[in-house]
Amino acid sequence: FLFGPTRNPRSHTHLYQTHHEVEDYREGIHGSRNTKDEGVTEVVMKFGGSSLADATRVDHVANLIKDQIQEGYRPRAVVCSAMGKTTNALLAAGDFALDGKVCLDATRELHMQTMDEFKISDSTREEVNALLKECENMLTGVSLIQELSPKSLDQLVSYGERCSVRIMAERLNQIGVPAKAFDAWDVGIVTDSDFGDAKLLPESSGLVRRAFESLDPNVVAVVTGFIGHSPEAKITTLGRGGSDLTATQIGAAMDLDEIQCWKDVDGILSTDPRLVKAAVPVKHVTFQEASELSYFGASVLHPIAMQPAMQSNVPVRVKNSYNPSAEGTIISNAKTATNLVTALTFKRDVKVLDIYSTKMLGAYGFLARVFGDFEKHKLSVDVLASSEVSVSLTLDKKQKMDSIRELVKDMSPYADVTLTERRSILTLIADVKRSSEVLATVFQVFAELGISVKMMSQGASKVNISFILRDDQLDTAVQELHKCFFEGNCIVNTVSPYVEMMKEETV
Ligand SMILES: Nc1ncnc2c1ncn2[C@@H]1O[C@H](COP(=O)(O)OP(=O)(O)O)[C@@H](O)[C@H]1O
Ligand SMILES: N[C@@H](CC(=O)OP(=O)(O)O)C(=O)O
Repeated sequence: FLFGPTRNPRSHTHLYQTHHEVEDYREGIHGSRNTKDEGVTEVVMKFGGSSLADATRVDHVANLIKDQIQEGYRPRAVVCSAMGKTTNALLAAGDFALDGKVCLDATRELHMQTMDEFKISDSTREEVNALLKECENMLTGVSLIQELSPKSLDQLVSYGERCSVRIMAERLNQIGVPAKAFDAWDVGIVTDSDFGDAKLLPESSGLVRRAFESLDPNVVAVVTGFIGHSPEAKITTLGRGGSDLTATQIGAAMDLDEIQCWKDVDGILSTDPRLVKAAVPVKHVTFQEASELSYFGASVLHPIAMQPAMQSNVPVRVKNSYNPSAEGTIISNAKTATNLVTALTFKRDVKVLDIYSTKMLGAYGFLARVFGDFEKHKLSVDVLASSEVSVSLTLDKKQKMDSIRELVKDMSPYADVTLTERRSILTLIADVKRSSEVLATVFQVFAELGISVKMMSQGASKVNISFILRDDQLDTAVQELHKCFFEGNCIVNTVSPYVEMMKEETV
């Protein structure tokens, strides 16, 4: 009973439910993969702040890593985010410093308590103390010069991850797992200089590979997520939630067998569990579906994180560190889902711009001018629908209002523009080949609820259908559609085969 590259059957009993699935997985994903060491599954494991809330959780994660090793996995890297809500606390400390108050108490206390609990060695304690002291000095500097640039902000938040990896590496060593802490730049993570939202440079892949070649594969490299170095060796961050991207970059660069992102939920769920308690885990999604889910609002994964994994075809598994025996979600190139809808996602508080051409421009001349102006103001669009003489599009809350005003001014010689606020994007991740079935249900539900759709769009990716609604109607729309597509309890009579199937199963 041999499973893939791992010879320990126990290791996969909770990962794959059936033999058939194992075969799919091997054929679809591992078929052409070179296994580096017969009998070992090489992985990168990523743990977010939700998995590292306090000493108890750090200890739990360290033991989970040890268990995984005993089950036949070899974690070449463990990528850690900052503990708990440390990144938010550091951002708040930065704001306080601008108001003249320097306070790092909550962050210091969390790390001190954790180190006390583990009776951390003097050398690690000194290292973490030195980092926290440096952070505090920085806050004093901010309070004095009353300035906190995006560059300084990235350095400020970096202390969270730099502290957490040192504590995690020591805890692993204490429980008998050889480990060493690394700052991301020491294992080749280099980015551009777009502070706050830096992009990985293509040379990162080669640098990561080379860095790991010189490391002992039996010593776990505990690496800071989220942060990197710009070409001038300044600290950058990859955007909120960026540790997922660090993990996929490492896994892809080293062509590992699997990238594991450990969270506080049983995988990618059918929708945000904070809005729908009945949200259920989705067993499998494609890279493209996972990317669209994140772009359109699901905070479970960083929007760009799928790119390295997709390019290298390394599967990503989303698992629950609070419930490791749950199967989780596998993200790969292989499409196996049969549900009409894979998941529902949403983005609140978006603006809609309706742009009508006032000049006799051909469609291409009009669109070229519109997009030229968006580029000029660095405004990024989410959803778009157009005709020969008009285009409607959405801008999320990250887009700056000043830039939007300037854009509207620049367009005034050739277009009338209306701006509507307080709208939401509701996106269905679904196979658009079956869009008639999906749309039939959606529009019946919306008609029943009195919800009017301001705009809709079917993405070129062929996996998403988006609707623009009023903000105040979003929650009900998501809850009712979830009932139809996942709970077999729709407020309208639908022709959905999925609902029919659910009914039959209940009988
Ligand atoms: N479709 C979804 N599936 C799973 N989780 C989701 C989804 N949409 C939103 N979430 C939220 O994402 C959270 C996990 O992401 P995050 O807090 O960033 O994890 P971590 O810090 O461990 O990386 C969950 O606790 C859940 O509330
Ligand atoms: N600590 C960073 C990076 C990160 O990825 O965090 P998490 O994995 O907890 O979402 C943040 O809070 O954005």
